[in-house]
Amino acid sequence: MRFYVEKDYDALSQRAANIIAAQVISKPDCVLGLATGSSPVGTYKNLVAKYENGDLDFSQVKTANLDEYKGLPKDNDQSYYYFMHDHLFDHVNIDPANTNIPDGTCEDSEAECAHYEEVVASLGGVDLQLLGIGHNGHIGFNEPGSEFPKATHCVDLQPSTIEANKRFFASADDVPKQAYSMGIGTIMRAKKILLIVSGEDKAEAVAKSFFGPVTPEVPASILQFHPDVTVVADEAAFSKVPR
Ligand SMILES: O=P(O)(O)OC[C@H]1O[C@](O)(CO)[C@@H](O)[C@@H]1O
Repeated sequence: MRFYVEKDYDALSQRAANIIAAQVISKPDCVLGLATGSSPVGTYKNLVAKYENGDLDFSQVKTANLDEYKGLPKDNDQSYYYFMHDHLFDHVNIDPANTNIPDGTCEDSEAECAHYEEVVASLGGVDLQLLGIGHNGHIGFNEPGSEFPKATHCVDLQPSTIEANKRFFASADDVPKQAYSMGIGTIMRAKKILLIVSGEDKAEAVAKSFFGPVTPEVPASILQFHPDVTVVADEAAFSKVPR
């Protein structure tokens, strides 16, 4: 595992965008695994700026997103489909046909999860997977549990995740109770993983995930077993790491 500890959110966003840019430049037809939430907003902003400066070309890039709320249509401004278009896809020359996100409107969970797992496999493997991390150590929407979920699945969101994400909705009652998420197995098959994390409120999750035992109770801890993980944190998120 490689750690970059940056001064603040802006610096970590620049670092993360540079790592993604290096991937796109070295392999223009790469497959990027993408994340949502507040963590990657600055990273996407930096990538858009690089594109606008003529430094990046997304025309051959393919993407697969980690997760989507079940029940939210694409035009709901809290859907991850909407988020990705708002923060990245609508601002760069990516071909929308090359972007993939689980379909939150599909009511048949089993069918949608099996289909999405096939979609990701058909891309030939994710070259670089971007991840955020939840306060409870979740990655994608893989919540703490008794085992690591292997494939794309339908998740019952934990009360703590609903609480954390209610800031984007009118109230906690409006936060969907379920989501489709790549499994830990899907995530672990990516060739490279880039996890970004900011803020003191995530410091305990960072310490437990990367410096504690590997356990499904802390889903991100599995990343200790991946051969190519880069963690880009700010100082606040790294403040509880044992030194
Ligand atoms: O970046 P945030 O908003 O703190 O979210 C952290 C994680 O939580 C999720 O948004 C899901 O709750 C993930 O997609 C994200 O990686």
